[in-house]
Amino acid sequence: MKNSGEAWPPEGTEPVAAHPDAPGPGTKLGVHFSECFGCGDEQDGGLHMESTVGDGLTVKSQFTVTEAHQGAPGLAHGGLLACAFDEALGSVAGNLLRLPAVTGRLETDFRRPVPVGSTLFITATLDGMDGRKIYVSAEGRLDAEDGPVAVRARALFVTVEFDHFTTHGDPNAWKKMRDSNRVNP
Ligand SMILES: CCCCCCCCCCCCCCCC(=O)SCCNC(=O)CCNC(=O)[C@H](O)C(C)(C)COP(=O)(O)OP(=O)(O)OC[C@H]1O[C@@H](n2cnc3c(N)ncnc32)[C@H](O)[C@@H]1OP(=O)(O)O
Repeated sequence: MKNSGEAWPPEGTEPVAAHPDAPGPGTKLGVHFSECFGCGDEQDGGLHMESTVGDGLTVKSQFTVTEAHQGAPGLAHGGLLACAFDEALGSVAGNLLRLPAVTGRLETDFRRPVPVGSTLFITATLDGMDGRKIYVSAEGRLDAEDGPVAVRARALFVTVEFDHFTTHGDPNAWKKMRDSNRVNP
């Protein structure tokens, strides 16, 4: 990525392989939590993103911009685009490594306006790990897999124990996620 002078992934990052139980290329990924703002199907105002495992260490996601996602009239809000990339990047990390992880750092470069009605075709790639640190990057193209690049992003996810979610979030997090999980339906 050319969005900053820093090497990416940073020195010390090791290549990784997908977990043996990770879904294979072509697998349509379901909803990991029905109330998730990124992918949840019980989140009316959410992004309703859909993702499929791609070749290599990638996940392909689509986000269609509606009027609910506007910043300026007729254009997607940048913060919601960042959210879409957080989801796509989290999906490639979580699904391919089968590890619970949270976003530690997220960088976005907005290269073209994204109009209401357009669909972003996002390809997220697992770039490697360094201890608990997972490095991922993504680009989003307008309206087609080979459309012009509108947004690039890269992120650091950090693996956590599952009690991160029950301690800091809903004590019933595990049950809620298990009950609403439709990953790999
Ligand atoms: C199970 C099967 C799954 C199945 C399939 C699931 C699919 C799943 C799809 C999910 C899709 C949703 C995607 C949305 C995901 C979110 O939106 S998560 C919500 C937003 N993020 C948060 O709330 C995180 C809040 N932050 C924290 O809780 C804590 O800061 C963290 C990130 C856990 C780290 O804290 P910590 O555990 O005390 O660890 P700490 O030693 O501080 O950091 C660990 C390492 O990371 C580095 N680090 C941490 N933060 C940073 C930073 N900002 N910059 C640089 N380095 C950093 C540290 O320097 C340290 O490096 P080393 O010393 O090891 O070299």
